[in-house]
Amino acid sequence: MNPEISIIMGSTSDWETMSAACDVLDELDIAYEKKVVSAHRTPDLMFEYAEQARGKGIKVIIAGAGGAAHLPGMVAAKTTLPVIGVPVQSKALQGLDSLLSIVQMPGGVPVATVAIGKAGATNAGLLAAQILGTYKPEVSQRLDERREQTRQAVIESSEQL
Ligand SMILES: Nc1c(C(=O)O)ncn1[C@@H]1O[C@H](COP(=O)(O)O)[C@@H](O)[C@H]1O
Repeated sequence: MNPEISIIMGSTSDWETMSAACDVLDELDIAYEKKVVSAHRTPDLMFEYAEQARGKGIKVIIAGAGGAAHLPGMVAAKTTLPVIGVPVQSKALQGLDSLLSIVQMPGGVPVATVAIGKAGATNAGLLAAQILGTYKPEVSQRLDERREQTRQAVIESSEQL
Protein backbone atom coordinates (compact mmCIF):
# COMPACT_ATOMS: atom_id res chain seq x y z
CA MET A 1 0.00 0.00 0.00
CA ASN A 2 1.34 3.45 -0.94
CA PRO A 3 2.03 5.69 2.05
CA GLU A 4 -0.53 8.45 2.61
CA ILE A 5 1.64 10.49 4.96
CA SER A 6 4.94 12.07 4.09
CA ILE A 7 7.50 13.08 6.71
CA ILE A 8 10.19 15.38 5.40
CA MET A 9 12.96 17.23 7.22
CA GLY A 10 15.64 19.73 6.33
CA SER A 11 18.56 17.60 7.53
CA THR A 12 19.37 14.22 9.02
CA SER A 13 20.19 16.20 12.19
CA ASP A 14 16.40 16.72 12.57
CA TRP A 15 15.82 12.98 12.83
CA GLU A 16 16.04 12.86 16.61
CA THR A 17 13.01 15.17 16.70
CA MET A 18 11.14 13.92 13.65
CA SER A 19 11.43 10.26 14.61
CA ALA A 20 8.76 11.02 17.25
CA ALA A 21 6.22 11.58 14.43
CA CYS A 22 7.28 8.26 12.87
CA ASP A 23 6.93 6.49 16.24
CA VAL A 24 3.29 7.59 16.53
CA LEU A 25 2.48 6.47 13.00
CA ASP A 26 4.19 3.12 13.61
CA GLU A 27 2.14 2.72 16.78
CA LEU A 28 -1.07 3.44 14.84
CA ASP A 29 -0.02 1.13 11.98
CA ILE A 30 -0.10 3.92 9.39
CA ALA A 31 2.26 3.77 6.41
CA TYR A 32 4.46 6.80 5.74
CA GLU A 33 7.49 7.78 3.75
CA LYS A 34 10.38 9.78 5.17
CA LYS A 35 12.93 11.89 3.36
CA VAL A 36 15.46 14.70 3.76
CA VAL A 37 14.48 17.62 1.53
CA SER A 38 15.71 21.18 1.98
CA ALA A 39 14.33 24.42 0.58
CA HIS A 40 17.79 25.90 0.97
CA ARG A 41 20.10 23.05 0.02
CA THR A 42 17.99 21.09 -2.49
CA PRO A 43 15.46 23.66 -3.77
CA ASP A 44 14.71 21.91 -7.08
CA LEU A 45 14.15 18.56 -5.34
CA MET A 46 11.87 20.29 -2.83
CA PHE A 47 9.74 21.82 -5.59
CA GLU A 48 9.53 18.52 -7.45
CA TYR A 49 8.67 16.62 -4.27
CA ALA A 50 5.88 19.04 -3.30
CA GLU A 51 4.44 19.09 -6.82
CA GLN A 52 4.38 15.29 -7.13
CA ALA A 53 3.16 14.41 -3.62
CA ARG A 54 -0.58 14.43 -4.38
CA GLY A 55 -0.16 12.31 -7.51
CA LYS A 56 1.70 9.70 -5.45
CA GLY A 57 -1.27 9.37 -3.09
CA ILE A 58 0.08 11.45 -0.22
CA LYS A 59 -2.72 13.06 1.83
CA VAL A 60 -0.76 14.97 4.50
CA ILE A 61 2.80 16.28 4.63
CA ILE A 62 4.64 16.71 7.94
CA ALA A 63 7.65 19.00 7.44
CA GLY A 64 10.24 19.64 10.15
CA ALA A 65 13.10 22.11 10.04
CA GLY A 66 15.23 24.20 12.36
CA GLY A 67 16.64 27.73 12.39
CA ALA A 68 15.59 29.59 9.23
CA ALA A 69 12.93 26.93 8.81
CA HIS A 70 11.56 27.73 5.37
CA LEU A 71 10.88 24.14 4.31
CA PRO A 72 7.28 23.78 5.61
CA GLY A 73 6.17 27.12 4.16
CA MET A 74 7.83 26.57 0.80
CA VAL A 75 6.31 23.10 0.48
CA ALA A 76 2.92 24.59 1.39
CA ALA A 77 3.45 27.16 -1.37
CA LYS A 78 3.74 24.36 -3.94
CA THR A 79 0.82 22.12 -2.91
CA THR A 80 -2.67 22.40 -1.47
CA LEU A 81 -2.21 19.20 0.54
CA PRO A 82 -2.34 19.98 4.28
CA VAL A 83 1.16 20.72 5.60
CA ILE A 84 1.98 20.34 9.30
CA GLY A 85 5.10 22.23 10.32
CA VAL A 86 7.37 21.03 13.12
CA PRO A 87 9.80 23.62 14.55
CA VAL A 88 13.00 21.74 15.38
CA GLN A 89 14.83 23.04 18.45
CA SER A 90 17.88 25.02 17.30
CA LYS A 91 21.04 25.41 19.38
CA ALA A 92 21.40 29.18 19.10
CA LEU A 93 17.81 30.23 19.82
CA GLN A 94 16.23 27.08 21.33
CA GLY A 95 13.81 26.76 18.42
CA LEU A 96 12.14 30.15 18.71
CA ASP A 97 13.66 31.01 15.32
CA SER A 98 12.24 27.77 13.86
CA LEU A 99 8.80 28.41 15.37
CA LEU A 100 8.52 31.97 14.09
CA SER A 101 9.82 31.00 10.64
CA ILE A 102 7.10 28.36 10.33
CA VAL A 103 4.11 29.88 12.09
CA GLN A 104 4.02 33.36 10.56
CA MET A 105 2.77 32.40 7.11
CA PRO A 106 1.09 35.03 4.97
CA GLY A 107 -2.69 34.74 4.49
CA GLY A 108 -3.59 32.23 1.77
CA VAL A 109 -0.81 29.68 2.36
CA PRO A 110 -1.42 27.92 5.68
CA VAL A 111 0.95 25.69 7.62
CA ALA A 112 -0.54 23.97 10.69
CA THR A 113 2.27 24.63 13.15
CA VAL A 114 2.84 22.46 16.22
CA ALA A 115 5.02 23.08 19.28
CA ILE A 116 8.83 23.12 19.25
CA GLY A 117 10.68 19.80 19.44
CA LYS A 118 9.77 16.17 20.03
CA ALA A 119 6.40 16.81 21.69
CA GLY A 120 5.46 18.87 18.64
CA ALA A 121 6.59 16.07 16.31
CA THR A 122 4.45 13.58 18.26
CA ASN A 123 1.44 15.87 17.90
CA ALA A 124 2.20 16.31 14.19
CA GLY A 125 1.98 12.53 13.77
CA LEU A 126 -1.28 12.45 15.71
CA LEU A 127 -2.77 15.36 13.77
CA ALA A 128 -1.87 13.73 10.45
CA ALA A 129 -3.51 10.51 11.67
CA GLN A 130 -6.60 12.47 12.74
CA ILE A 131 -6.87 13.92 9.22
CA LEU A 132 -6.74 10.38 7.77
CA GLY A 133 -9.25 9.36 10.43
CA THR A 134 -11.86 11.70 8.91
CA TYR A 135 -12.31 9.18 6.09
CA LYS A 136 -10.72 6.00 7.50
CA PRO A 137 -12.77 4.61 10.41
CA GLU A 138 -10.08 2.06 11.33
CA VAL A 139 -7.64 4.93 11.95
CA SER A 140 -10.08 6.99 14.02
CA GLN A 141 -10.84 3.89 16.09
CA ARG A 142 -7.13 3.39 16.84
CA LEU A 143 -6.90 7.06 17.79
CA ASP A 144 -9.86 6.70 20.16
CA GLU A 145 -8.18 3.68 21.78
CA ARG A 146 -4.94 5.65 22.20
CA ARG A 147 -6.82 8.52 23.86
CA GLU A 148 -8.41 6.05 26.25
CA GLN A 149 -4.96 4.65 27.14
CA THR A 150 -3.70 8.20 27.81
CA ARG A 151 -6.74 8.88 30.01
CA GLN A 152 -6.19 5.68 31.98
CA ALA A 153 -2.46 6.42 32.40
CA VAL A 154 -3.21 9.85 33.88
CA ILE A 155 -5.72 8.40 36.34
CA GLU A 156 -3.23 5.70 37.41
CA SER A 157 -0.40 8.22 37.78
CA SER A 158 -2.63 10.40 39.94
CA GLU A 159 -3.45 7.45 42.19
CA GLN A 160 0.27 6.76 42.66
CA LEU A 161 1.05 10.38 43.55
N1 LIG B 1 15.73 25.00 7.95
C1 LIG B 1 16.40 24.19 7.14
C2 LIG B 1 16.14 23.96 5.78
C3 LIG B 1 15.02 24.56 5.02
O1 LIG B 1 14.17 25.23 5.63
O2 LIG B 1 14.96 24.33 3.82
N2 LIG B 1 17.05 23.09 5.32
C4 LIG B 1 17.83 22.74 6.35
N3 LIG B 1 17.45 23.41 7.44
C5 LIG B 1 17.87 23.24 8.83
O3 LIG B 1 19.20 23.49 9.13
C6 LIG B 1 19.42 22.91 10.40
C7 LIG B 1 20.88 22.51 10.52
O4 LIG B 1 21.16 21.52 9.57
P1 LIG B 1 22.56 20.71 9.62
O5 LIG B 1 22.58 19.98 10.95
O6 LIG B 1 22.51 19.77 8.45
O7 LIG B 1 23.65 21.74 9.50
C8 LIG B 1 18.47 21.74 10.53
O8 LIG B 1 17.64 21.89 11.67
C9 LIG B 1 17.68 21.82 9.24
O9 LIG B 1 16.28 21.56 9.39
